[in-house]
Amino acid sequence: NDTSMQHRNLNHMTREERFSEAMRRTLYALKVLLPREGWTPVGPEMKYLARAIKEFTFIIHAGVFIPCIMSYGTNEQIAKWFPLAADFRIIGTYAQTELGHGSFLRGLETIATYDRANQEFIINCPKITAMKWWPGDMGKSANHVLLMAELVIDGKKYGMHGFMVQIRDLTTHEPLPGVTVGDIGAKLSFESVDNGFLYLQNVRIPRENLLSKLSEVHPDGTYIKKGNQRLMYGSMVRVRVNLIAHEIVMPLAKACTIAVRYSAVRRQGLINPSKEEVPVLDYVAQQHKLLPQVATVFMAHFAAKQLVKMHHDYSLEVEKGNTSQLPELHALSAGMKACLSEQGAAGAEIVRRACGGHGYSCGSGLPFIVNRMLATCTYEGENTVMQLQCARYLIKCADQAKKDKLTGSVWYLSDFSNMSCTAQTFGDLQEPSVLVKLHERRAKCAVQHAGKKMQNMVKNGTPAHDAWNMMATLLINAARAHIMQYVVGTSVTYISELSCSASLKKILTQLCALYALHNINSNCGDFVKFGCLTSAQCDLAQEAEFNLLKQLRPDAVGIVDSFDFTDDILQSCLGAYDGNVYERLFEWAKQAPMNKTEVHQDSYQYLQPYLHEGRDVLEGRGRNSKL
Ligand SMILES: CC/C=C\C/C=C\C/C=C\C/C=C\C/C=C\CCCC(=O)SCCNC(=O)CCNC(=O)[C@H](O)C(C)(C)COP(=O)(O)OP(=O)(O)OC[C@H]1O[C@@H](n2cnc3c(N)ncnc32)[C@H](O)[C@@H]1OP(=O)(O)O
Ligand SMILES: Cc1cc2nc3c(=O)[nH]c(=O)nc-3n(C[C@H](O)[C@H](O)[C@H](O)COP(=O)(O)OP(=O)(O)OC[C@H]3O[C@@H](n4cnc5c(N)ncnc54)[C@H](O)[C@@H]3O)c2cc1C
Repeated sequence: NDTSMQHRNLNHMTREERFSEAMRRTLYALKVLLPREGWTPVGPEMKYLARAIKEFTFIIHAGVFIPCIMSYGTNEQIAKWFPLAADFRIIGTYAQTELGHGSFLRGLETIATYDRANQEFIINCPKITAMKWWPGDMGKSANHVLLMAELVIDGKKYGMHGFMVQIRDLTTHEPLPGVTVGDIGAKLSFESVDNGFLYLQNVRIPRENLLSKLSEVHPDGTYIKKGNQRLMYGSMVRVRVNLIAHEIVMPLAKACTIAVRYSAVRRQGLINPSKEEVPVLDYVAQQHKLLPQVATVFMAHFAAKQLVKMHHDYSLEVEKGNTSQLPELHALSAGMKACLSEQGAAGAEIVRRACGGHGYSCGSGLPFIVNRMLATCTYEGENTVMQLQCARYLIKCADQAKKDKLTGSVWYLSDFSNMSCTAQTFGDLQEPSVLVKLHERRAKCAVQHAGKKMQNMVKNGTPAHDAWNMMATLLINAARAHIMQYVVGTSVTYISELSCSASLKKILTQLCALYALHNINSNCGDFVKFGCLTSAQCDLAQEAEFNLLKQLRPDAVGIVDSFDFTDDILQSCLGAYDGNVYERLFEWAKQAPMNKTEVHQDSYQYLQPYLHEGRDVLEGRGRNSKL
C-alpha cells in the first residue's frame, strides 16, 4: 500500500524512465522498507522483493556479484567488500561474457597480467572480441565489476580467475582511466536493466584484488592453488539454482494467473448452440493450453525447492572441503535451468496466445513476461550448452551403472528391475507411482540409447568428439528426459510428504499427474519407442489427461488466485482481481502517450494535404483524382 512502491504504467514510459524508476523503487524498497540490521541481498527478503517489484535493478549486484564475493573471496576480502556491497555503497556486476565468447569460457580473451615490480595486475582487452558485453547493471549503474579474466604470470596462462575492478569514480561516477563503459542498447526485454559493455585498456589493480579463496598470487608471482578449481564455476551453479524460482516459476505463475482469470471472463462462441456464449475456459482446447502450464508452476516450484536444498547441503559440505557432490549438482542445476526455462518460456507464450488479441496487447501484462522469460533460455548458460553438460554427466553415470549401484538423482540408471507398465485403464495412468516409473524408464532408455549410438560410432572408427557432436540431439533429449523424471519424482515425493488438507493434497496430486501426463502425451514417441507404453496405453494416457482437465476446471481460478499476486504486480488489464477487463483495457489505452492529444500533430502535417483534397472533392469543390 506504499504509494512509493506502486508501479506506474511501464508501457507508457521510455526506456530511460523505466531504468531510473526501477532504480528508485529498488533502492527505496531495499534501503527504506527492509529492516536495516540483519538482512542481506541474498537473504529470504529477496524472494519477496523479487515478487513485489515488477522491474527492479541490481539483480546482478544482489543475485550474482555479492554471492561471488562470498564464494571466491578470502575472509579478509569478504570483510572488506561485502558490507559495502550489501549496503549499496559499491554497486557491482559479474563481468564474464565477452563480445566474442559467452558459452566457451576457456575462450575468454580478457587478460590479467601480473606485474611483479608493482605487485599489481594489468587488465587488458587485447581486441574488440575481448570486450565484456552483456553484464547486467554494468552500463550505467555499477562502479565495480567482478571481472572474470585469464590470469597470466611470466607469460604462463593459469585459466579464468575473478578480480575486483573499480570502473567508475565513487564521487563523480565517471569512468576511470582506461575504462570505456556503456549500455549495449535496446533488447528484447529487461528494459530497466543497463546491460553494458566494458573495454579495459591497461587498467591496474592491486594484487590483493584477485579473489583468493581458491588460489592466490604471492608478491613474488608464485601461484598457489588452494582448492578444487571447478569451484571457480560455482557462482554459475548458484545462480542457475536460484533463478528457477525467481525467473521461471514466478513469472509463469503470473502469466497463468492472467490467462486463467481472463479465460474465465472472456465469453466467445457457443458449445451448445441452444445455450449462451461460453467463457473460453469451458473449451477443452483452452484448458489443454492453460492447465498443464498451471501444473508446471507447481512442479517446477517443488523441484526447485529440492534443488535449493541440495545446493544448500552441498555448500555446507564444501565448507568442510568435500566437493564430491559438485558433479551431480552441476549436471542437475544445468539441466534443470535449461529444461525448466525452455518449458516455462514456451508455456508463457502458450498462455499468452490463448488470450487472443488482447494477449498481444502490452496492457495484458503478458508480452512483458514472455519476453523476459525468453532470456532465461540464454543467460546463465545457454540451454543447449547446459543440456549437453547434463548429458555428459549422464553418459558417464550410465557407464558406471554397469558395475556400480548408483545413488542420487541418477539412481534409476542402475535399476534393472522390470519396469514394464501394466496400466489397463486411464485411472491406472493417473497413479503417481506409475507416472514416476514411466518417466524413470524413459529417461534410462534415452540415456542408454544415446550412449549406445556413440559407442557404435566409435567402434566403427569415428573419433569420440565427432560421435558426441553427431549424437548431440539424442544427448539433449536424454538430458530433458532425466530432468522430467527428476521433476515428476521429486514432486510426487514432496506432495506425499506435505502436511495439508486432503482436499488440497487431492488438487496437488491431480496437478502433478496432469504435468506428468502432459509430458508423456507431448513425448509419446519416446515412450513407445523405448517400450514404456503400448500404443493402446498411449490412448489411455490422453484420456487420463483429458479427464484431469475436466476435474480441475472448476478449481482453475481458485488455484491461480492462490498465487496471490496483487493487481499492482500483475499490471494486467486481463488479470486484475475484479475481472473488469474491458473497462480496464479502455482506461489503459486512453492513457497511452499517443492519446494525450486528439490530433497527433507530428503526423497530421503529412496527412493534411491529402485530407483537404479529399474534403474538397466530397464537398464538390475539388478536381477528380487521377485514379
Ligand atoms: C533487487 C534484486 C532482487 C532480486 C535478485 C536476487 C536474486 C535473483 C536470483 C538470480 C538471478 C536472476 C536472474 C539473473 C539474470 C541474469 C543473470 C545472467 C548472468 C550470466 O549470464 S553470467 C554468465 C553465465 N555464463 C555461463 O553460464 C557460461 C556457460 N559456460 C560454462 O559454464 C563452461 O564454458 C562450460 C561448462 C560450458 C564448459 O566449460 P569447460 O570447457 O571448462 O568444461 P568442460 O565442458 O570441458 O568440462 C570440464 C569439467 O568441468 C565440469 N564443469 C563444467 N562446469 C562446471 C560447473 N559450473 N560446476 C562444476 N563442474 C563443472 C564438467 O562437468 C567437466 O567435468 P568432467 O568430470 O570432466 O566431466
Ligand atoms: C538478459 C541477459 C543478461 C545477461 N547477463 C549477464 C551477466 O550479468 N554477466 C555475464 O557475464 N553475462 C551475461 N549474459 C550473457 C550470457 O551469459 C550469454 O549470452 C550466454 O552465456 C550465451 O553465450 P553467447 O551469448 O556468447 O552465445 P554463444 O556461446 O555464442 O552461443 C550461441 C549459440 O551457439 C550454440 N552453441 C554454442 N556452444 C555450443 C556447444 N558447445 N554445443 C552446441 N551448440 C552450441 C547455441 O545454440 C548458442 O545459442 C546475459 C545475457 C542476457 C541475454
